[in-house]
Amino acid sequence: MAQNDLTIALPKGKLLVDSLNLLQKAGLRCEHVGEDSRQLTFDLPEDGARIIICRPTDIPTYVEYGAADIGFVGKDTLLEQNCDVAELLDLKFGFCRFMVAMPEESLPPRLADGSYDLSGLNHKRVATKFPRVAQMFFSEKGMQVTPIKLHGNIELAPRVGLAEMIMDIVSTGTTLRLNRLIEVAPIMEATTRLIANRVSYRMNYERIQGLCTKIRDLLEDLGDPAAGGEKEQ
Ligand SMILES: Nc1ncnc2c1ncn2[C@@H]1O[C@H](COP(=O)(O)OP(=O)(O)OP(=O)(O)O)[C@@H](O)[C@H]1O
Ligand SMILES: O=P(O)(O)OC[C@H]1O[C@H](OP(=O)(O)OP(=O)(O)O)[C@H](O)[C@@H]1O
Repeated sequence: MAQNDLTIALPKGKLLVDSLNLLQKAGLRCEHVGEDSRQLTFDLPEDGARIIICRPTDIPTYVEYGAADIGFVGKDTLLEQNCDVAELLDLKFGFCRFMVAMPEESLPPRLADGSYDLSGLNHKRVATKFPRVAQMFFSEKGMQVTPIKLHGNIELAPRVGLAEMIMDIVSTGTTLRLNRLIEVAPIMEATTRLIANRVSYRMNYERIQGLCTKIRDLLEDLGDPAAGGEKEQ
């Protein structure tokens, strides 16, 4: 691998195929990447690049420390990890929403405007993969909750008495429905973002911004204009 080759961190799992498709459309010869799920690094010598495959939650860490120059990551993970990276583009795929949900048999009362009254949930336990985002959401409402950090199958927690509610991402709503949970508070939407190591972005500006521009043009062609350049998180 040459010294100024670009290292690109991609998340294994749900976002991998769309991330690879976008890179391929942007001209990278990465057809073979991800074929063997145990292989974690892929050199693309003709493109002066290397792709590394990471756990989705680890992407911001690889990028912050400069082990990768750029990375693809969900905004949900980016907010929770709170790493010092530059957010360059909203890639508009991997759409999901943060929300709070509770068992259908123990819903809070409704307010006059139809929304749920969350005030009775003060000091209750919230099971989540996103304790930081959960605390931010409730503290903005002047409330305190006890986050219980889990790593998956969050919807199970209120069903077995581990927590009164969950704070999680929802996409189709199928998992909530199957576990008889009802959304009581929407929080915010999240899509996949292109992020960069701050030093790499400065040192390798033309290369990274060139790729960014190509991807932004592709997204515009697909009818989804996304703003280029660094954004505040
Ligand atoms: N049901 C979903 N629909 C759409 N996008 C989703 C959905 N679930 C997760 N995502 C998006 O995909 C990203 C990766 O999710 P994925 O399920 O592949 O990994 P993960 O299990 O959350 O990660 P890790 O293994 O590091 O805990 C999430 O951070 C989110 O941005
Ligand atoms: O609204 P839906 O389309 O049903 O998707 C929502 C589910 O997807 C995510 O879980 P994931 O599949 O990543 O599994 P996990 O519980 O192991 O994190 C999320 O945590 C929900 O459980």
